[in-house]
Amino acid sequence: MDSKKIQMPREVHIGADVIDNTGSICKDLRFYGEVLVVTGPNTLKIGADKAIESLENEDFEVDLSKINDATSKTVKKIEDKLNNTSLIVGVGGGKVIDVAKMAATNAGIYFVSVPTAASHDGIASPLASIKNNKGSVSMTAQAPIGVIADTNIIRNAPFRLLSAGCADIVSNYTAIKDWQLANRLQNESYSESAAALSLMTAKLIMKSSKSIKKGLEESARLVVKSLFSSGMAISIAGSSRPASGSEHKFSHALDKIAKKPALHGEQCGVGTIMMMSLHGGDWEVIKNALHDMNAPTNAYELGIDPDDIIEALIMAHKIRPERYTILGDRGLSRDAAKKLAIKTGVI
Ligand SMILES: NC(=O)C1=CN([C@@H]2O[C@H](COP(=O)(O)OP(=O)(O)OC[C@H]3O[C@@H](n4cnc5c(N)ncnc54)[C@H](OP(=O)(O)O)[C@@H]3O)[C@@H](O)[C@H]2O)C=CC1
Ligand SMILES: O=C(CO)COP(=O)(O)O
Ligand SMILES: [Zn+2]
Repeated sequence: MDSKKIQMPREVHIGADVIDNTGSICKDLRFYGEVLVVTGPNTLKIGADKAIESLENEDFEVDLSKINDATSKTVKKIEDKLNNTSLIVGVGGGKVIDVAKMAATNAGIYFVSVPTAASHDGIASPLASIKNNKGSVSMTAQAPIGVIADTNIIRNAPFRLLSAGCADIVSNYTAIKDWQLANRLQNESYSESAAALSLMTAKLIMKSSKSIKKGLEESARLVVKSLFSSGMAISIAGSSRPASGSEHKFSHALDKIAKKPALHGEQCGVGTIMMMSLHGGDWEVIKNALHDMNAPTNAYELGIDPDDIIEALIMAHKIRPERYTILGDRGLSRDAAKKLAIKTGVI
């Protein structure tokens, strides 16, 4: 049997104000000297300033980079900034974390993940979703050596981000159905343990859908832990298969088509409703749970033109064609796409 590598974080810190311990956590992880903090325009004030203060209190020499997107060009820009840097600390949403993760991997140095929102399940995974001229590519990277999730910052983030994180986890349902299909039709390798962990996480978040509330530390903690375990399913599989299938292809297509795309998790949630219907599953249960989580369930709530939903459905199978899903090799016809979106109330 082929050998297998599973990479996971060494330390995970979840709790109120843990960001103030960033310096001591990095010191305990045996880092010293120069650190590059990567952040975004909003998350600089919300999180990065606190992480920098804590690092400087522990005598780290800190450089700062602000980024706006998760493109391969931005990853290269970060790599060019590295000098004697021993560690990259990514403080922000999914884009910041993916860029920091990928740049650290390419440079052969370590990376610490400091999510300021529970909006996606890449906070602890060994993959980075990077955009290039072909669209979004799921790239193999290293898992963060440490994760510092400050539940005080996360609970005060816009509630929309937390709902998006829940919807990103709900999408594991169709991702697993697609993976099982690819295993049956294409003999694609399939991990029972990764799939079980991914599904267990999705079930837990569905069960808690009514109790996830704005501003609550318990809610922030529950979603972070769920995103973490979904990320661990990705680690075990060594690919995003347990958490990304046809519903993610639909979201990646929307990112290319829509004038103003919604949040990643929000789009994946709406994609899950439609892909569950294609799989012949109970899409109404998915829709009701997303509604209870305050996540969008239709084009109007996503703020996306219904015509763009149809175009994204038609295009979705062309995104990462090597990843076989319910969309098959030929995808949906225009009529079928329209019928699906209307049937599920998405348009
Ligand atoms: N690697 C993986 O396995 C995975 C990767 N992803 C990727 O992650 C990305 C999606 O992540 P997502 O977080 O939704 O999107 P973004 O990283 O674009 O973040 C969305 C917005 O939220 C802001 N924000 C973050 N935290 C706070 C806060 N505490 N308060 C106020 N605003 C805040 C960001 O600010 P700012 O402008 O400062 O950045 C940004 O404007 C996609 O690119 C997706 O492909 C998703 C799932 C898994
Ligand atoms: O978003 C992800 C899992 O939630 C990662 O998936 P992709 O591989 O589709 O970028
Ligand atoms: Zn996702």
